[in-house]
Amino acid sequence: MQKGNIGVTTENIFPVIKKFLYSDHEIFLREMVSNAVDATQKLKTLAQQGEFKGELGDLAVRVSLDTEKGTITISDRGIGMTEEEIDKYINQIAFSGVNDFLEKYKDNANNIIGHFGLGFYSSFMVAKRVDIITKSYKDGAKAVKWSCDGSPAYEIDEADKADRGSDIVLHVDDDCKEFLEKNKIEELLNKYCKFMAVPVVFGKKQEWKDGKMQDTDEDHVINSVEPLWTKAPSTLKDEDYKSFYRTLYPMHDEPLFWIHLNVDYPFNLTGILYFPRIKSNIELQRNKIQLYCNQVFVTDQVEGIVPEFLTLLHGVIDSPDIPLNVSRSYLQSDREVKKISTYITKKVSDRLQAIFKEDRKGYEEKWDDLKLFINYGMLSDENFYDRAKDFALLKDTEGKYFTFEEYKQLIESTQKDKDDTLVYLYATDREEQYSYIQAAKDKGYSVLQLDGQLDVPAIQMLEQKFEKSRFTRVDADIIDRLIVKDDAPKSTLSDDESANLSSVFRSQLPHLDKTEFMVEVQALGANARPVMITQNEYMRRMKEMSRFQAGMNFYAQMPDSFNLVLNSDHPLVKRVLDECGSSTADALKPIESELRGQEARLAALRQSQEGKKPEELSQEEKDDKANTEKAIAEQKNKKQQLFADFGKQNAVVHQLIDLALLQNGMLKGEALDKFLQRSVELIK
Ligand SMILES: Nc1ncnc2c1ncn2[C@@H]1O[C@H](COP(=O)(O)OP(=O)(O)OP(=O)(O)O)[C@@H](O)[C@H]1O
Repeated sequence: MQKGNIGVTTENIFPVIKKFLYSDHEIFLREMVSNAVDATQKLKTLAQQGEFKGELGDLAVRVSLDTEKGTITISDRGIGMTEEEIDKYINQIAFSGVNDFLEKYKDNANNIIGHFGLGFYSSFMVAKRVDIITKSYKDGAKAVKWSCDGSPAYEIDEADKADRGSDIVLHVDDDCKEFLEKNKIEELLNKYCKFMAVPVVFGKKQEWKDGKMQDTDEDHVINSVEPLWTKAPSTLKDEDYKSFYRTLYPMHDEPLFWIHLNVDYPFNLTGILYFPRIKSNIELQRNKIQLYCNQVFVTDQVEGIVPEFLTLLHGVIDSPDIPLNVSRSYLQSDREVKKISTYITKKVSDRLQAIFKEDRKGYEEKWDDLKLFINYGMLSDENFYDRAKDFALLKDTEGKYFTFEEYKQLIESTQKDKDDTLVYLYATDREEQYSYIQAAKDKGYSVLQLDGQLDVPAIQMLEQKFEKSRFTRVDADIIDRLIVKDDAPKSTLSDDESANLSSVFRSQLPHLDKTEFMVEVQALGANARPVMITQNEYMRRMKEMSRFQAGMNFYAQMPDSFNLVLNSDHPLVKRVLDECGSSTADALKPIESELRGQEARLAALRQSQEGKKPEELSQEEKDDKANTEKAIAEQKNKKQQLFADFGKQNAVVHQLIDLALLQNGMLKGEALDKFLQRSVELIK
């Protein structure tokens, strides 16, 4: 027997391993199994080259548990190691990385762990002792046993092993007992070894027999050695892609379509990305892309590796250029990884462009599902916008689809306002905004349907991108002012009449929580509705944007502000005005005359006090002014009260207000009930 010290440059490398990679303890199994797979593949290569002439036989890597002894064993029938090789590859870990890394990153110690290909020594994260019993494939090689308890001291001795290959025996640490559970190991094998290139066997297949699950004679193979992404796209059918998707995500609907990535220059990358069918809830769907390095699972945290918006996609990416065991921040700053990200963006947009060109109809059918990705992509990635602007679609309220350019041409001649700004009209709810949409269509306008999750920020973006253009929701104003062609028609009423009419209606508007109403009178023509509610585009949109952007909370706190527009041309509104005039005339007369008197008095007072500073005024003068102002306010109040009393008695006023509220979906509960009762009365 021989004893020695492992050639670790840093004496205390083990505590460092344990400490820094605590959260990732479980990767030890991936490292052991992939070493076994590597050793097996090396043997296969040697056989192909004629350097190994023996029988290959069963090449499966076997993982087994012995709960009594507290061991996990990983066995392969690969090339094995001679004593010299153990010394070289295991004892002098320098060869497998540590030294190289220390040398390369000695100025940046924090990075070491991040770059450190842990390899074989990761076994000490869970094991108090590791044995290697190995026999090289070479003729006449002797079996050896290497044993180490995690300190730099090891023992090496002759061993009894008939077959070539290696058994790595991990004597599991007391605080890592969970790794002696069958389910845990099965879970880890499924996570990390699902697509490794050599069969990985863990126990026997089970079947239901005599009332319980029992082992059969057949090996339980964890992995599929030739996953779909490693095959040539030309040999694959749609069904192959769909069924691979089902193995990856058994709980998901069929994907919309997929992209088979296959590149060998300037870096190596294969993979399949799927566009899943999702319509809502972006958050839930992230991290569904699995990253592999030569069929060995690395991570499913792909931010930074694939572009942000494509983290919504599903699928696998495999690249030997994606380093195993590296920290997140390292991955994100790695130049290779950046190239990968750019490449993927380009591939995805090429594919979308191709589908759009080849099968526009099919593309349109998928658009509603696709839209979220594309909007998200355009919003978050300038380069993607530049590509996507040619195949992103706009949908109108009739369900027709247009590219940006097509839509612009469609509305160019009809929807420019007097300042030459192109106005894109849109609706967010076809049912709720039905009558506004209808009014716009009657005017010969086209209305877009923008009801998607990201449409509000998309509108903000498109307004910036499109030249001299503006988006306006159909209910943002009365139809003539949505796209102002020339100066809007003025009300035919006098200022007083308008003010009185507004007073009547304002006094009867409901007091809704966080809602504000303004009333205005407009001549909209005898055929237009008597009343309607509009909501200013800017305020509404800022409120909606505040959901997406931090720092806009101010807007979120503002009440919703609506306009109640009265159509002074409509007979019903005229009737209210007439009735109001006759029923308030008598009471109004003395108020008006008092008001006129006081106003004249105030004007005179102001004139006489003009040019004087407040401190130059006598007490009498001050009081006089204050009293007059008070008297005016009193009369105005009386006037308001008069109109309010009239409004209160007037069923038409209530009916009209409720109609407007109803049209906007704002009439609910008791108010709706009253409206219905009143309607029945009126029909009678
Ligand atoms: N099961 C095995 N059979 C034969 N040789 C092995 C086996 N396991 C490890 N080795 C040898 O030990 C070396 C060191 O392994 P280790 O896992 O530390 O590094 P690596 O596999 O070279 O790289 P990585 O750090 O990426 O895992 C391997 O390169 C290989 O030569």
